[in-house]
Amino acid sequence: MNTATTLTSDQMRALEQAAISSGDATGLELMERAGRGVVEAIFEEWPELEHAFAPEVWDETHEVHWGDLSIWAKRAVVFCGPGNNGGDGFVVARLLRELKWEVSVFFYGDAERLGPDARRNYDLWVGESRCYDLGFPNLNPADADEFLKRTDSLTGTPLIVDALLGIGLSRPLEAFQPIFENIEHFGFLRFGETPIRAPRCVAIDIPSGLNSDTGEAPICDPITSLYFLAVHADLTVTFHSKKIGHESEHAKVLCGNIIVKDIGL
Ligand SMILES: NC(=O)C1=CN([C@@H]2O[C@H](COP(=O)(O)OP(=O)(O)OC[C@H]3O[C@@H](n4cnc5c(N)ncnc54)[C@H](O)[C@@H]3O)[C@@H](O)[C@H]2O)[C@H](O)CC1
Ligand SMILES: [K+]
Repeated sequence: MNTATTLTSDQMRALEQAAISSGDATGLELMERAGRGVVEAIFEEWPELEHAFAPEVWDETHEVHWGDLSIWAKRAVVFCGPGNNGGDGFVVARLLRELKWEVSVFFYGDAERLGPDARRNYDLWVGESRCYDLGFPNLNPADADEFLKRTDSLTGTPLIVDALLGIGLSRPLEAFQPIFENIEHFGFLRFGETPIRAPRCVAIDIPSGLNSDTGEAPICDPITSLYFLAVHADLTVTFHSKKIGHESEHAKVLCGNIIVKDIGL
């Protein structure tokens, strides 16, 4: 793992390609390692989540322990996008499912156009669990009520995983503003005037909407509740080395804590 320097997205892709071409690893192995690294980092950052209630226990009690926001059900919402960042998200969803978490996956993409690694992980997910369709490329949540139910309910869902876009972001995510606003307001419980960030948002590789080469994210129209047209994460888990975009002024607002995970490159 090279934590000293920061890489461009092209340099990162070249490293991944070299590892795959040399036979050191397959793309699928790299994706699995990335997903495992994200789950490891989640429990390193928030050890209390390992002791959250099983969802059925939570539902029976369903008292919101306002005094202790660390008591939550093992519930996660994962947003998966159209590329390999989304593929990482399907790995994370599957690993949390294996740990008996209740995971809701919202997919922004076309399964028929996924690369082989992401498609394999998409298939492993839908083989046993539902995947809610957000509509692609224009957002039109086919399961809109499901989406609102899972993203509006503040109690019991401690974890949001942003696997929409990684180093492949190539243009601003205008269509996503309503989703980002939902993630942002989803994340706050209000105690009087004190907004307390309740669920934790973890971005895979880089917060979606933040450009990994320029470190820029578009600034929203001032009347919206969002400042940047990007996911506002509490934790970002990136791989092998930080990218240039992790060190910018916008990144300081959007990334939260940054953990670098080795994927054997
Ligand atoms: N085996 C591997 O390659 C590994 C990759 N890792 C993860 O992969 C991503 C990079 O994946 P890539 O497919 O190149 O890019 P993205 O997933 O970030 O997205 C590309 C996808 O999205 C479309 N797109 C770009 N901008 C927009 C936009 N504004 N609106 C809509 N759609 C957009 C674009 O056309 C592509 O289809 C990397 O970040 C890692 O998370 C693993 O970590 C290691 C193994
Ligand atoms: K992301």
